[in-house]
Amino acid sequence: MSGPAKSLRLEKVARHFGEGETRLDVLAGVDFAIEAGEMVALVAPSGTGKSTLLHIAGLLERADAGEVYVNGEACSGLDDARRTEMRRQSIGFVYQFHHLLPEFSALENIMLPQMIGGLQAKEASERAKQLLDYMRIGKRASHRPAELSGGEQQRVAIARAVANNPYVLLADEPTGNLDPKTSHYVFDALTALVRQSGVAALIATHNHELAARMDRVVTLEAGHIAPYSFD
Ligand SMILES: Nc1ncnc2c1ncn2[C@@H]1O[C@H](COP(=O)(O)OP(=O)(O)OP(=O)(O)O)[C@@H](O)[C@H]1O
Repeated sequence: MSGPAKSLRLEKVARHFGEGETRLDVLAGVDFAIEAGEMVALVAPSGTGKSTLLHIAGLLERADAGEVYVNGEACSGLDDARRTEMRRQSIGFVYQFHHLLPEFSALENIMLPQMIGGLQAKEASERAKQLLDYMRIGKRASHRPAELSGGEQQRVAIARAVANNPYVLLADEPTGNLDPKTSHYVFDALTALVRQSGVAALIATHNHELAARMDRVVTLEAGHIAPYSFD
């Protein structure tokens, strides 16, 4: 079965930890899809399986059962090498802490994944510059992460995540480490990029205000995706 362009789809995805009395069914048959250009917030209490879901959707871990479709391609049957390739080409990640490489400039941090993907330095540099301008930090291109503010670091991390034009963007508390004002600024930049690139974005957050600004808000309940209620 194939999905629409630039989409993420999970079908009956299951994952458990432990056996017998200690068995924990963290994901118990998750059916869920995100379309191109759609931003979905995942708001759920600690320990309900957000990271497990993001790791499986991002092909970092395998599910026990079910299927993950990235841009319509079924990924469960792929070998590890192909999954790594898919991950590099088709999936972008943003974490709570930026994870930028400290010894490289902002520009180089965004160039690197593109060059690993086979692009020449000139093209990678042009795309990195465009993204930095788009994120309104073009003037910080030659600065290393330690010379940037938290909000600037996170904008570089977002630019890096979309540098390879991924189909899917997965973010785990992307603004969790920022003050409210910076958080809104970074979120605005993230939203603009999602809309512009048409990536399917799943963003785990505890921030209700930001969640409410996304297209849809879902939660995890007993191992299933359910609509989230703010009450
Ligand atoms: N490798 C593992 N072995 C055993 N149990 C695990 C493992 N990974 C996760 N778990 C358990 O699965 C449950 C879900 O974990 P997960 O990290 O996905 O939750 P989370 O919603 O992301 O939590 P948080 O918001 O605190 O990061 C937790 O009860 C956790 O202890």
